[in-house]
Amino acid sequence: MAPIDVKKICCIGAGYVGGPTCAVIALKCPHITVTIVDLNQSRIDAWNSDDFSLPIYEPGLVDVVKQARGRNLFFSTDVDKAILEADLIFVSVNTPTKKSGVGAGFAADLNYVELATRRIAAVATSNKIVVEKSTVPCRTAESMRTILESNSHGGARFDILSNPEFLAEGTAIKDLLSPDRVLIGSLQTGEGLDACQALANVYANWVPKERILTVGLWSSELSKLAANAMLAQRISSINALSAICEATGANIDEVSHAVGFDSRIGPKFLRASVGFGGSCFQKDILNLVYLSESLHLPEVAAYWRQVVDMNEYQKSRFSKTVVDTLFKTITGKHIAVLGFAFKADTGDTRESAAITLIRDFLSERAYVTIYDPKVEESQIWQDLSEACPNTPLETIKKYVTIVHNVIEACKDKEAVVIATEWKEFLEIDWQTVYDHMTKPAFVFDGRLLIDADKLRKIGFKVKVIGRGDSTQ
Ligand SMILES: NC(=O)C1=CN([C@@H]2O[C@H](COP(=O)(O)OP(=O)(O)OC[C@H]3O[C@@H](n4cnc5c(N)ncnc54)[C@H](O)[C@@H]3O)[C@@H](O)[C@H]2O)C=CC1
Ligand SMILES: O=C(O)[C@H]1O[C@H](OP(=O)(O)OP(=O)(O)OC[C@H]2O[C@@H](n3ccc(=O)[nH]c3=O)[C@H](O)[C@@H]2O)[C@H](O)[C@@H](O)[C@@H]1O
Repeated sequence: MAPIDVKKICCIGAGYVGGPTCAVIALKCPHITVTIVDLNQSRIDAWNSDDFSLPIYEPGLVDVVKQARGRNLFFSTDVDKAILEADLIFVSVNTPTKKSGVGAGFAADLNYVELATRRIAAVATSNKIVVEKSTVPCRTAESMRTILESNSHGGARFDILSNPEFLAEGTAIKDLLSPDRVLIGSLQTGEGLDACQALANVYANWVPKERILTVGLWSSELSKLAANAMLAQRISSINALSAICEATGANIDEVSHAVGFDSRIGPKFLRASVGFGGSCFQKDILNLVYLSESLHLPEVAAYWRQVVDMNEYQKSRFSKTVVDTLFKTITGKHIAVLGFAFKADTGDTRESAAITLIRDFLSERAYVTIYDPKVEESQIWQDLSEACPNTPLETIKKYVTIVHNVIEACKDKEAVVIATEWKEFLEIDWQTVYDHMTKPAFVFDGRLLIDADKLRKIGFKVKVIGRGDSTQ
């Protein structure tokens, strides 16, 4: 049998991954009809909105959707119809960390993957290639196959592929248009390899063939967890070194530069920070920890666990620096927090370090004023409510103010904390900020963004992560 020629694609899950990924497939493959479906009506309405106020912010995404929507790209809540018509179905639903039951706090919650898989089994009447796009534990494809085969009807055959996504938020469109690699895992059977080739042919419309890697199913699933674990490990390593820099007077920028110059190490992903955030690093490492423990490999589990522990340490170390520097108390003091998203160029706040910092400041009964260029106010209130479960929102609102620009955020504050590396923070008029702050005026840079010497000359007391300089 030859690989099928994919003509219709359905993507279940119109989130940060399903939306941009399948929009780019539609853009690059005008001969394929791509329908992205979701149960969430308001999300689909936003994808279909006349003014392109899409549910997620990604540079370049609106242009892609403008070109393809209505041509061969469609967004819908009619999940069954899209499944029925498709030759190939991406499962791109959320896989959060389990909150209760076996593996709570570590294992991935596969409920959404299972429900989507059961829906495919219930609806499909013809052969389908089912592609795991969500990040899942190793051997999830086996469970999907069992569900599909036990519930199939009308003689439909299912081939399961793993095709994990490596895009980063903020650069999703760039990453999708020019990926380092596309990874496709399949069973090494005739049918499995044909299905793999069918998907490879879709990507080959714009991705050079040598960047399309084909491997076994389990290797593909594990490679995704491994890539995220190793990326996060680099950040925890550099953040661990930033603590040594602060204690010794070494400069983390210089250390990163010197270390990264070694071609075996490389310069990327060595930027010290207030801690990594985002929906995936912590979740995927905890998933790997759980997998290792389930496989009776406690030393392996402990090794990866430490990457998350170091990240928690980095956040609490930063909060403590703020308290200690502000004369060991921030009770009743006013602090501006610049940035709430987990990184620049996204409105996503999942696991953002800013949330932990603000929670810590509120526990000391400080007043916090937040400015972020992209995060919605409602999202900030929701995140702070979840972070402080024992504090009613009305109480949180007495201590927290959300404003719309940097100057307003910093006015009459004792301290400014930089939590996200938004480009516009590079352009801040620090003299004006200083003139309007309570003195002594402190700046705490958790993102290596500011010119500390320049700010000190203005009169600020400055603390930068990974720099040993005093506040003088
Ligand atoms: N956010 C990111 O940058 C990346 C995420 N991933 C992985 O991709 C997967 C998806 O992540 P996101 O897109 O960020 O999640 P998300 O939460 O933004 O989107 C998931 C969507 O799936 C929908 N959904 C859930 N169950 C459904 C069902 N049965 N039928 C129809 N729709 C359903 C939800 O309503 C939601 O809109 C996760 O496994 C994540 O680990 C992988 C690479 C990057
Ligand atoms: O599986 C996923 O969800 C994705 O997770 C990350 O992407 P993302 O979380 O969107 O963004 P990153 O650029 O990796 O940043 C993650 C966090 O690390 C922080 N970071 C990053 C790099 C660095 O040098 N230092 C640092 O503190 C960022 O500020 C951010 O809080 C990976 O980079 C993607 O390859 C992967 O597909």
